[in-house]
Amino acid sequence: MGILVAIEGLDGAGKNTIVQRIRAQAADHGISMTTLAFPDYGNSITADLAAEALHGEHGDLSDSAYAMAVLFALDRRRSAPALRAALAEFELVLCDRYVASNAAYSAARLDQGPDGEVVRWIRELEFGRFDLPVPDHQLLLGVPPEVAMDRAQGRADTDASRAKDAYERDADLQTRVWRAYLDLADRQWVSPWLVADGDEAVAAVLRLTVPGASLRS
Ligand SMILES: Nc1ncnc2c1ncn2[C@@H]1O[C@H](COP(=O)(O)OP(=O)(O)O)[C@@H](O)[C@H]1O
Ligand SMILES: Cc1cn([C@H]2C[C@H](O)[C@@H](COP(=O)(O)OP(=O)(O)O)O2)c(=O)[nH]c1=O
Repeated sequence: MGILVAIEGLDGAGKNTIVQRIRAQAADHGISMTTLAFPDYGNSITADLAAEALHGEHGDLSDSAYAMAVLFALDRRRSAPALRAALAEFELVLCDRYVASNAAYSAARLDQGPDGEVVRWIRELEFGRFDLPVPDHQLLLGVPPEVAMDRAQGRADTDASRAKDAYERDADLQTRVWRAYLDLADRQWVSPWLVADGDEAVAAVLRLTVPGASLRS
């Protein structure tokens, strides 16, 4: 049984970039690994609907934090069999965003804390009713909103397909999401968290699989 590590962070924090770096280092260390990413655009209709809603489609759908959270949760539920198969096959399974994304963004939208109603509801829906695998570890990329928003802007400027969505355009929301993530990490919500960035983040994830592993250049 492999270990499941969720990579969390703000839009533009560098989640995708760090996942690629971990993948390269894992190969060097002989660690077998695979990655999943949520939302699973292009494969999951609920993920696509959520993205479209955040780009202004589907009427008032995106006005509801709960409706958006249900779409993201159903996206993960669809992938649960693939996730279990990956855990049976690989030593390390990384998820680029997982259930804590729903907790952090929903709490931020509704101005609730980590012990609030919506975080409890997401935990019960996704880990309870949907029976999604609980992550062994959760890594919060320690990149604050100013830096993440700058990177998201840079990406939007150079890649027309990465135009910013409603969450990415909302600087106040990003700041509240950051607070929500720090609170979840502080509470060790659902499983152990670490907060790190760059080489430290890559090395920390490798060490979860191979104790004492160090980065190779
Ligand atoms: N450590 C870093 N320093 C500078 N730029 C970075 C770093 N990590 C990622 N980026 C850039 O920031 C942008 C967002 O990174 P990405 O990995 O796509 O973030 P996310 O998956 O968290 O949205 C990309 O343009 C990427 O090249
Ligand atoms: C996976 C997930 C994402 N989100 C939010 C975070 C992001 O702002 C937004 C889109 O996800 P994101 O991974 O940032 O996709 P993109 O490639 O479009 O940047 O959805 C949730 O609110 N709950 C979730 O469960």
